[in-house]
This record gives sequence, C-alpha cells and structure tokens, in this order.
Amino acid sequence: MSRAAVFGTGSWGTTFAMILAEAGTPATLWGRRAEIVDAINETRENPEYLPGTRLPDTIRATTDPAEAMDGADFVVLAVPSQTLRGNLQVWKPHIPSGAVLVSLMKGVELGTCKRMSEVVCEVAEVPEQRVAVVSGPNLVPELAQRQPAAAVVACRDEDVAVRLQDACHLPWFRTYTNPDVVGVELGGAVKNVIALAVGVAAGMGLGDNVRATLMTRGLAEIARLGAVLGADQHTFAGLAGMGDLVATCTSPLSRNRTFGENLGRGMTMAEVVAATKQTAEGVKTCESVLELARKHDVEMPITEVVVGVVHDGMTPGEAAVLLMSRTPKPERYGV
Ligand SMILES: NC(=O)c1ccc[n+]([C@@H]2O[C@H](COP(=O)([O-])OP(=O)(O)OC[C@H]3O[C@@H](n4cnc5c(N)ncnc54)[C@H](O)[C@@H]3O)[C@@H](O)[C@H]2O)c1
Ligand SMILES: O=P(O)(O)OC[C@H](O)CO
Repeated sequence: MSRAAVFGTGSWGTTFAMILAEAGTPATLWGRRAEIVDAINETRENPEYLPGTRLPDTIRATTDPAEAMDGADFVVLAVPSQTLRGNLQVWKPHIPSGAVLVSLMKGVELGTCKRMSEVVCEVAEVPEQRVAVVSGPNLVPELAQRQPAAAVVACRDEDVAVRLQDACHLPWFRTYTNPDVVGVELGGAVKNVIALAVGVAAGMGLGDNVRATLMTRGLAEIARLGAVLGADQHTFAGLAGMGDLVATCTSPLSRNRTFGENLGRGMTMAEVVAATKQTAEGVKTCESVLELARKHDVEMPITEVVVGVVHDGMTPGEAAVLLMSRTPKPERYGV
C-alpha cells in the first residue's frame, strides 16, 4: 500500500488528501497553522477551508514536515505557487529517497517564469521522471461534496503516472494519464489568467458572446505559448486545457473568475484583495506568463490586458477597446 504526504491544508490540499485516503492511500497532511492541524485531528474536519466535509480516518495532520514525509511514496505539494520555492527548500531534507513529488499547483513562478514542476526538479534536485502533476476541472466546493469529476495525472515516466493514477482514482474522481507535463501545467496556469478576463467582462455586464470569445481566444493564447514551449497541442483539447478553462471561466465557484468580476464591477484592487480569502493564482501568474510570452515572442493580448487591469491601472473599458481594435488576423496564427 502506498502512503502520501500532502503539503498544504488549504482547499485543494485537504480535498486531495481526502481523495487519496478514500482511494486507499493513507495521507498525512502538513499545515503551517496549528489550529487547523489540531482541528483536523480532533474533529475530522478542516473548519476554515472545507467546513461540513468529514475527512476519512486515514488522514492525519501535523505541522512537522519530517513527520508528514515519514514513509511517504508520494509527496504532494498544494501551497500557493509563489511560496513553493521557499517552502521546498525547508522541506527538502525530509523528502524520502525515491518518493514521487506531485504538484497540484496552477501557477508560474514570478522572476524565473518556471512552471511548478521545474521549480520542484530544481529545488528538490530530482529528475523530471520523479515529478508528476495533477490538473483538470477540479473546483473544490463540488469535490468536497464528492460530486463526480475528472483530472489528468501527468508525468514523463508512464509507470509513475499509472502508480499515482491508482493511488487517487475513485468512482467519483476519474483520472487519465498524460506524458505532456508542459501542456498540462500551462493549461492549468494560464486558464486562471483567462478566467480573470472573463470575470472582468461579466462584472462589466457583458454577455455570453464576449465570454465565449475570451475563452476561445484564451485557448488560442495557451496553444501559442504551448507551441513554443514544446507542449503537445492535443493536451489543450483535454481536461487540463479546455476542460479546466470551461469550468473556471463559467463557474461562480472560481476564485479567479470572481476576482475579475469584482474588478469589472468597479471595486478597487485593494477592495478585491480584501474580499478574496483564498488563493487566486492568476493575479500573480498573469505577470509571469506575460514575461514568458515576451521572452519567446508569443502574442498574448488577453494576458496583456489582464496585467494592465490587475496591476497597471488600466480600466476594464480601456482593456475592451484595446482587444477589439487589434489588427485583424487569421484565426490560427502562431499555432
Ligand atoms: N481550490 C481549488 O479548487 C483548486 C483546484 C485545483 C488546483 N488548485 C491549485 O492548488 C493550489 C493551492 O490552492 P488552494 O485552493 O488549496 O489554496 P487555498 O488558498 O485554499 O490554500 C492555500 C494553503 O496554503 C497555505 N499557505 C499560504 N501561504 C503559505 C506559505 N507562505 N507557506 C506555506 N503555506 C502557505 C494556506 O495556509 C492554505 O493552507 C493553487 O495553485 C491552486 O491554483 C486549487
Ligand atoms: O477557484 P480557482 O479559480 O482557483 O479554480 C480552481 C481550479 O483550478 C478549477 O479547476
């Protein structure tokens, strides 16, 4: 039987630990906040991130990274993307030799423009064959009620992907393997940026044509970036591409979409940040994605205006005019 350590007692870390445990993989959750760790051990519930969801008895929680890692075959990472490097440097000495590192995170690192699996390989000094990614349309509030969902388990090593698939596959959580780690990670990270744009448009009162256009042209941006970074284009038609884009851009449960919607309604950035209690990865990742695009000379106009609105004082109205007044182009340029 495999064992897992899950780092992060937020929404997705707690829920994925529940998935692993129900699939027969006992999990130890690491959390930095003792009150949440104690509540999980004493009440079988995470009161802040997953209130009302009873956690399986095979989940334990701890604030000690060494205790969490003890005997783990899978080390699952579910902290905000921009905190991964610093945290992993602290956790690294405790990683069991041979353990597979699994990223649940959907972001690109500021400053380095690295995907999360690249950060993991670099900091933990493990080969990419030992690093996997789980991504797809996985809105936590639905999963917490055990509503059916599906995800992609990506790893360059197919045997590792299948092992992880076995460890987290459930009647209500269906997983597919895919060797295209680059495409799976780009799909998950950039859809958050597009969801911000869709949210802004919704907040402005714009309708379904605009939403469909932003989602479709957003997918074109993901595909163009993926083309230069070596992703398999088919991945973007799958769960980690279109699937996650649809879920995130259309659901009121999405933190990224809601963040954008609040901006589109006219709230200030400070007000929106104060109203956002959980991680909305697109807010920081839009900047690293834009930097990555510029490095590789890839046009990402939606990402550009998202950075403008979120970070540079551009109004939603100015963003709309900029996008609509671009030079006419063939639909499939850059792919
Ligand atoms: N929630 C979802 O629906 C969902 C689904 C799929 C993927 N994801 C991805 O999973 C990752 C984690 O998101 P989440 O939804 O669990 O976020 P969250 O905001 O619910 O939880 C984040 C957790 O990280 C902890 N944390 C915050 N700053 C930290 C730091 N500096 N060091 C250590 N821990 C820190 C918080 O205390 C919390 O436990 C993100 O990349 C997100 O995009 C989330
Ligand atoms: O709530 P969001 O916007 O972070 O999206 C959550 C998941 O990534 C959806 O798959």
